[in-house]
Amino acid sequence: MRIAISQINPTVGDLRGNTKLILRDISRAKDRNAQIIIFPELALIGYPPKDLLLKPRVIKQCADLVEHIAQSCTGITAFIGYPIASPKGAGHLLQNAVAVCADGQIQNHHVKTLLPNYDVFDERRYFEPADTPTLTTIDNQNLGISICEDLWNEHDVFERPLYHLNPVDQLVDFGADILINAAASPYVLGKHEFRLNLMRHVARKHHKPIVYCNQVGGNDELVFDGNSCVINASGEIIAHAKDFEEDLLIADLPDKNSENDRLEGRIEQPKTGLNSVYHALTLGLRDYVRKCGFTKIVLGLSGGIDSALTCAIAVDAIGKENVIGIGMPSRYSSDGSVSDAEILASNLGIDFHVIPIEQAHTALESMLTDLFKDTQQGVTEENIQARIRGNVMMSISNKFGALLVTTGNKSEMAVGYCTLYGDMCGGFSVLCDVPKTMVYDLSRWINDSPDSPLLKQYNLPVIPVDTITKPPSAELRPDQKDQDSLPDYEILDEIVERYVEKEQSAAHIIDETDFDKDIVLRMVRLIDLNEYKRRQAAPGLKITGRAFGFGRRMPIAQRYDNRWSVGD
Ligand SMILES: Nc1ncnc2c1ncn2[C@@H]1O[C@H](COP(=O)(O)OP(=O)(O)OC[C@H]2O[C@@H]([n+]3cccc(C(=O)O)c3)[C@H](O)[C@@H]2O)[C@@H](O)[C@H]1O
Ligand SMILES: Nc1ncnc2c1ncn2[C@@H]1O[C@H](COP(=O)(O)OP(=O)(O)OP(=O)(O)O)[C@@H](O)[C@H]1O
Ligand SMILES: NC(=O)CC[C@H](N)C(=O)O
Repeated sequence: MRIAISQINPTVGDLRGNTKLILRDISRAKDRNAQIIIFPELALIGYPPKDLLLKPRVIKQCADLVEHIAQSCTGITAFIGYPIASPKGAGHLLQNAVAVCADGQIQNHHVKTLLPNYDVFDERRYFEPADTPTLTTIDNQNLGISICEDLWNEHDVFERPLYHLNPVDQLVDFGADILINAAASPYVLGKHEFRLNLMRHVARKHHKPIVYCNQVGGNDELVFDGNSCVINASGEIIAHAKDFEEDLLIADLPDKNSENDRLEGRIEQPKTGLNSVYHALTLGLRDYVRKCGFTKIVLGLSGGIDSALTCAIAVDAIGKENVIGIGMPSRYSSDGSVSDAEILASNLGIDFHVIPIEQAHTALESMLTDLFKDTQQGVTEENIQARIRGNVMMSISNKFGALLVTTGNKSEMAVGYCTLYGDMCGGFSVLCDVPKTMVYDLSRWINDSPDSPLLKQYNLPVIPVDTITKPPSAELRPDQKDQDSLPDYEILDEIVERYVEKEQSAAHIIDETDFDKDIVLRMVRLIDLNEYKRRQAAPGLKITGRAFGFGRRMPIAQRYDNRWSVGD
């Protein structure tokens, strides 16, 4: 059986645009004589559609469009993901379905059984589960259709399986010859390796091939990596699509009675490690800019590493001619601040302007002199500079219609080492889920790795060496260094990983590491306290298992006492 896997990049809510992508690939698959074509989960509306699903007309519009698409399904069967009204008639609930379209019409539907409701997933807000998964028979082959999470309940693979049901086991019990999974599985560092192991395990367990079709592209905070593939009944990869771009993968699966289990397909190598993080960030930023209708990005270049890395990614994402860098030295800026920013801008070939902030700084200080006369100088005065820069940057964004990209990383967003309405100004954040230690690793990778697209394009290390080697500093007072206020980033990042990503308690972290107890307690306290800043921060890309944002919903006004279990 010849199968086409359509790894499209839908825009959430763009029903007409997504219909065009679906029709385009049906036509291409027909040209390649495919008998069936699979699309990702909820392909028609794009994943995750969130509360667009609650709009009264959306479900009817989706239904009409799938009927329209079905008219093109002659000589091919298409499996198209979209939301349907629940036939159970319970309240307003919907179902997450796949339509089987053949002979010019919708033949039947398959419905998702396991609805993820953890981390960034919120499917029980909208959907009712299927009672049982179902088969479709084509050319005497039973196709067992599952939808994304339906595949993710293998008791031998997960430490803590979440559900009692296993829809894939059920499909095999019902007589499935081929397992098909329509997915929208967002990128997390290392996740595709895990996915492949999961699928290979399931294929071997049942001795059935698996066809996996994943969405690709960035939608707000989430980046879908694609990486669609076909695994044969022995658990070998026999076809693998590209990652981080659209693809139409064609694979021939053996007839169920055939001895030959090694059939064709193109096999692309998935990117791993820093290479995959870099591509996730680039695609995520490019799609955010494109899908929101921007063409240009503006950002402040301080000569530091966060703005340098963000700028390099922006150039790869949308092209050097569309990125504007602004240097805004103050009386405390080091010489390197402007010169390192200049070198970066010239290496990348972007527009760079210098707007010193001294005049505004002096003016604001004198405006506040009377009111502040009996007070101590401190953070308030430091933050004024960051806020002037925020103002300048928003003015440039307004004037030229360029998206202001913020540069804060996960470590500083964790502990609130950033100024509200200052350097936090901006519409989208590239690094908010990238710990500072990984900011360094990615910058070195961009400069040195043979896989680095920017090294290939420019044939030189684009990020100035000085930017990577100088100690990090906010430069808001003379000789300020990040490490005056924070522990070394190796320590901070491990605390953040344990406390935020792994949900370890302060006591657990203190027990398992040799970190100073007071530092651990101070950092977890700062992480809790600074929820208010993160709630007002720009949205940004998720690359770890637990990002700040809608996958980690913490109260702001709360008094959970981390010292309690530590015994203080
Ligand atoms: N629970 C709550 N809900 C809502 N708002 C709350 C709040 N708690 C405080 N606030 C407000 O937040 C204000 C304090 O926050 P904010 O004004 O940001 O100021 P703050 O956090 O006190 O200071 C910013 C810190 O970040 C450092 N920084 C700034 C800029 C860049 C970098 C860098 O290296 O990248 C580092 C800077 O050196 C300083 O240590 C308070 O004045 C109060 O108005
Ligand atoms: N002198 C400056 N000129 C232009 N932009 C600046 C300047 N100082 C700060 N910014 C902007 O504010 C952001 C936060 O700056 P800051 O230097 O305080 O922190 P940082 O975390 O060390 O970042 P970076 O590593 O980019 O310097 C910078 O990334 C930059 O976008
Ligand atoms: N859309 C989904 O069901 C996604 C859930 C799944 N476990 C994943 O991330 O791959």
